[in-house]
Amino acid sequence: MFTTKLLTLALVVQPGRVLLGMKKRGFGAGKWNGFGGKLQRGETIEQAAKRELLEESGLVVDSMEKLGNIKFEFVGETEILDVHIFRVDSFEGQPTESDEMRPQWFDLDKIPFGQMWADDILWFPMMLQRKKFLGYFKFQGHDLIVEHKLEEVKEL
Ligand SMILES: CCc1c(NC2CC2)nc(N)nc1N1CCCCC1
Repeated sequence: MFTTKLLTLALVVQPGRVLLGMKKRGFGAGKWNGFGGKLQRGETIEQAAKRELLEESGLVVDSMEKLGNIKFEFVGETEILDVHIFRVDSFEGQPTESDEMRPQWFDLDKIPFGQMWADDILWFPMMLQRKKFLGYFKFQGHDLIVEHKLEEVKEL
């Protein structure tokens, strides 16, 4: 019996660079990642993505597009993490460090995949090319992908 947890992940992209945050505590601490987290009661996925970006980076979304959906399973655990991935191309504000995240811009040829979740190097190129994608990743622990599927789709 699997349960599903909905999560959001927002990547802020400007010409030639992407904003990532160094996660300072909790799940994924020590990794660079986009900005996101869990939905609150009564929130849509889009509302949660915008709220999490604001809370974690200080940025207010002007335009955002849903590009991906990846389901993550961890061997031996019964909770599926259902991550909805958004690309933000326009925003207001300056990236600001929060309790959760220390934001930093990275040139697209210097993305620190070695300090990110192991799945990112596989789907980031699709997100950067604005391709829509569906994925499934099975992890053994937090670092080893034992199985995965990733496909471009026309509609999410
Ligand atoms: C679901 C975990 C995860 C991930 N893969 C992990 C090996 C399963 N990759 C990336 N980039 N973000 C992830 N989260 C985005 C939503 C907030 C929590 C972290």
